Amino acid sequence: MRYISTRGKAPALSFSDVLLTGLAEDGGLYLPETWPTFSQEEWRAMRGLPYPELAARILAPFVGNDIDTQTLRQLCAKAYAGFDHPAIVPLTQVEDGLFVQELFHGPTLAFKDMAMQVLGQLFEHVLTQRDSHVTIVGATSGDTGSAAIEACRGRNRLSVVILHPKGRTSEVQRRQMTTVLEPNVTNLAVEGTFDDCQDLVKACFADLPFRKDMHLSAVNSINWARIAAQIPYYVYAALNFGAPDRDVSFAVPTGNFGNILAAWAARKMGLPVRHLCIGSNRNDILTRFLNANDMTMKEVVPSLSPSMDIQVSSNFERLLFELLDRDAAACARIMTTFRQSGHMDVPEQVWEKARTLFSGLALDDAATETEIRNLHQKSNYLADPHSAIGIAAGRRFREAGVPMVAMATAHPAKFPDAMVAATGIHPALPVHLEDLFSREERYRTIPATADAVKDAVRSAVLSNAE
Ligand SMILES: Cc1ncc(COP(=O)(O)O)c(C=O)c1O
Ligand SMILES: N[C@@H](CCOP(=O)(O)O)C(=O)O
Repeated sequence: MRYISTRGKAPALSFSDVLLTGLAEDGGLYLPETWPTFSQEEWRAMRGLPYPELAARILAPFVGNDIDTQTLRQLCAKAYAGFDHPAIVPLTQVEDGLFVQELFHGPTLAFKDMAMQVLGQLFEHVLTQRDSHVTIVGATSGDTGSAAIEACRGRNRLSVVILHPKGRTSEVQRRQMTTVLEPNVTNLAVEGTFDDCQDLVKACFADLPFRKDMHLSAVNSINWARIAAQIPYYVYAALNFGAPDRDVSFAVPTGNFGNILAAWAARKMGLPVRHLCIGSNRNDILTRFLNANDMTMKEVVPSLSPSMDIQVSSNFERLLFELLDRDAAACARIMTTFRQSGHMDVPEQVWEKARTLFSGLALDDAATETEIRNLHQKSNYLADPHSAIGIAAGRRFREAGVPMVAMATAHPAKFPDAMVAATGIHPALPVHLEDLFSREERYRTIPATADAVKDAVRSAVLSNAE
């Protein structure tokens, strides 16, 4: 399998090279040159497979010849061995026709573990094969950071530098990152927003000599491997509801557009996905786009769902490229103008195409709190603020006869203040995180400048090499 850039000016790469490269050299995002598909018979044959086995089947065509099937199966088995639920992604019914798939049973209690644990295994495997080392530079609004750190900690072929927006994550989220003291881990608190952090990461990648010197790689969903590893749980849910012989819809709390893009990718592979529903918080650029073709950046407002406090949804570029029928020049033009003007001029026919499949619902903090409370009172289900937004979107757009599966993306214990305010319940952290608040923290605060990040990356790489 070869991968091409959404901006058309970077070399096509293999899966392993895309894994190690992250962002394409022309600033674009990698996508498969052609979409692999499964036949009806092949989907049916996957019903009932244990999750790790299913994940290996779905990933196999994306990985191509780079990793043999048996090794891929072993890597997936290792990736999910530490999850605390035998089903890995259990499904629960909360209302008539409305289901929740929990994606937070991994080590850091967020859906990021679903892909990041696989990436940790893939990096280790490919870097060992090549006898090589990479420096991961990542941005987080709260969850990617700890999941990446957890997947990479103590691996001597990886240095990991994570940028988080200072004071804009929950305290549990921050501590999950900053209390990991392994020498290959560096945490930077950036004086800015998540969008600033993401831009700084992209600026590091845009500096080609720096990128080469530091052997930069990415763990954000700009890295295709992240999206690929998020596809299997949509397949798992759909097969459980009778796919390919029955349609299913998904509702996803959305920020960087990675998770819902994986659902869309599953559909491209032939899974009968009827509808994709986006849940946003007050940072509602995607919902404004779907409702009124208004993709205009506004100031990022802190919310009860901090991991979705995002205005520049990186992965939208991948959808745009596809809806432009893979016209890379047009995609590059639209993206460049968006970054210059703060407004994305999406052609009317592209917007119309997007609206046939996607719908969006935005909830402010008060509505999020009400949703958490109602879910708890009426369905006895405790949803964190992100998941609650997804569930509300699912309820809004569910259709009779088509199961609507909302993705629960984080454990409620990651957001105790919001949970107490909505329900009076303070959800307990699992045993392995019980002492989180007494652990030593280590991080540095830096201004939101590319120079400050590059200096920090250089010193992280140097000290890791010592
Ligand atoms: C708990 C949680 N929910 C939802 C999201 C949004 O996911 P995405 O950025 O893939 O749209 C995130 C961040 O990625 C998150 O951490
Ligand atoms: N919500 C994310 C932001 C980064 O998104 P990613 O999927 O591109 O890694 C977070 O919690 O860090």
